[in-house]
Amino acid sequence: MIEFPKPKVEQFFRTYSITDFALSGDEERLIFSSNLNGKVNLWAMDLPNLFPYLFAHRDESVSFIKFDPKNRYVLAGFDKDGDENHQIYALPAEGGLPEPLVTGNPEEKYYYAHLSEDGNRLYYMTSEGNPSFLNAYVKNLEDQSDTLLHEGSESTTYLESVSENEQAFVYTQSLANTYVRAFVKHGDETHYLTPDPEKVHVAFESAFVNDSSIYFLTDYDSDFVYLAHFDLEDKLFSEVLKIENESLQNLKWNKEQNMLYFSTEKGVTDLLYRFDPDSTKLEQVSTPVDIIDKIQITKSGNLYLLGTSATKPHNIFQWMGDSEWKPLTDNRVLGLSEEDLVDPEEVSFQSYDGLEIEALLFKPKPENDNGHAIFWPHGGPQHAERKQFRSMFQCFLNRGYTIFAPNFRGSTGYGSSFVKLVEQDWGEGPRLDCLAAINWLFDNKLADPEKLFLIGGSYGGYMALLLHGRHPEYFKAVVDIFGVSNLFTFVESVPPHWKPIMERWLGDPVRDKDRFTKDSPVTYLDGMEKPMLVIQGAKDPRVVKEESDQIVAKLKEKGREVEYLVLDDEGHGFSKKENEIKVYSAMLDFLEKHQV
Ligand SMILES: CC(=O)N[C@@H](C)C(=O)N[C@@H](C)C(=O)O
Repeated sequence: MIEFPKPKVEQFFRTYSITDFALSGDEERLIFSSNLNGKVNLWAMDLPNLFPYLFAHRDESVSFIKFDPKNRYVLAGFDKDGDENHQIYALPAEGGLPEPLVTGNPEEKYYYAHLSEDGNRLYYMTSEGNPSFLNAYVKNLEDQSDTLLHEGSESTTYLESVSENEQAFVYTQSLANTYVRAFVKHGDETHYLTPDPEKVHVAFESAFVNDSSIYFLTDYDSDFVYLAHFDLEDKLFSEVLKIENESLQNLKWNKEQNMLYFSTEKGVTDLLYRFDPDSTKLEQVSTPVDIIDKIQITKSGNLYLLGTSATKPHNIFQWMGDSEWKPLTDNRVLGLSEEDLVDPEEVSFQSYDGLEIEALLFKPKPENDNGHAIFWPHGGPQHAERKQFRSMFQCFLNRGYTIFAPNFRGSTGYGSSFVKLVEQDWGEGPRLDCLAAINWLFDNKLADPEKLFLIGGSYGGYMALLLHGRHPEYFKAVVDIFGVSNLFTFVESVPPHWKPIMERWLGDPVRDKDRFTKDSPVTYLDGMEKPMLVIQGAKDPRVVKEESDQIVAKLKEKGREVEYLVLDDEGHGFSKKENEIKVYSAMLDFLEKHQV
């Protein structure tokens, strides 16, 4: 019979992403954002028909999708080449070309916050006039007038939820990723949702169940995020539901069923629950994926979910009660089944100070194993490597590389005190966790000390640079994807709305000069003796191009072997298929070249 070759690299990259979705109120139309035609656009399906058609064409990343409750229009947010300056556009009900609705200076941001029940008033936040703290406005869509609702102060302020009568508003103020306080404004009155706003905690994802009753998520006086309640009439805060060692997220209220839905983050996976606040009955809902990105509950009580697993690319599923989850999309890896892909093992090891660290270990199939391993510190740093699909990982695995991804201190999913361990300590504790991880790999014969590569993106790129500079003996070659190279320049160049969190997150460049010097990769240029590939999006607003430019220039001055790949139309990630293919192919070639 006809013989076919082994899967080619191209097949792994011909997997498309689905980044967001929304269902119309009547559940007749599903719109989702995807790079199905190579760049991100909006696609739609008129259910139960599952063949997608192009709904809106803009070729740019999408920040939100929202249906008018009366199906007269659709709203969506787009940025430009990954610059994260999201602006709000409107589309006719039948789709077409997005028309600017809340846009202005291309350097400004306009974030969607809420749409009134009648679809006539749009609430949004903007950096215009208040770049660090943001202002909240309401736009009357009938006469297009804008009214200022709230001027952000003290720290970055987001409008989170609006009561049904549009008289009460919940805002969050971010002082750090681990310090977000929420307050409700009602007329002239303002009340924090938690008892002591000066205590470090997070409070977010609020939902009004009536005009004075607010459910929200918080870790106030707790290591994990739980469900809490604030009563606007008697100004009372109460704890409602805690789940041991799980942090709640994605809170949604379904008025018709009187039911709260949420997912929880537990280490490297997510779980889904529904909770009846009256009977306090909690029910776990099994899901077809390990990672839940978004849920939407419709008036009829049907549940829609966007999610992924290590061997399943992003797909959208429908759950109509007791029956099975029905996949609405069939996003796959070209010509490969789940069995051809690798599910990671969850392992743990003790770090230098006894702290338990969880990690994902991806082993290539024995017939593919090339004896080399890749060490992958994740980005964030207050994020985690979880069981999500990464075409890059599956491609490396198919080429025979083992991949090890530790959730070093500072990672999410293990409680708030673990997340805080990276604050004002970017380069010591997490770096020593990475070293402990590498030694554990060697001790357990999971990697060969002569055959280890180092790859990381963003904070992971920073860690790759730092490990390279300080411990070059461990690695054959290093790939840095938009990594921070110099903490002094990074702290000055982050987007204005990040400025309020920099002190707690990273520290102060004057007060902490010695630590910034010690923890900046540029301090260790002498050590960076192994071949390097540096990849950078020119429009990256988070880790700006100057971070990569300076390390590349300094290494070149020293005559080191550095390849530099700049993507002119990308930001902090690769949203365009051809760019993704270019980047991952360059990485594969680089690794192959340095195997010997
Ligand atoms: C403010 C914050 O935590 N931002 C992160 C999501 C982020 O983008 N961090 C960069 C540095 C990264 O590592 O991805």
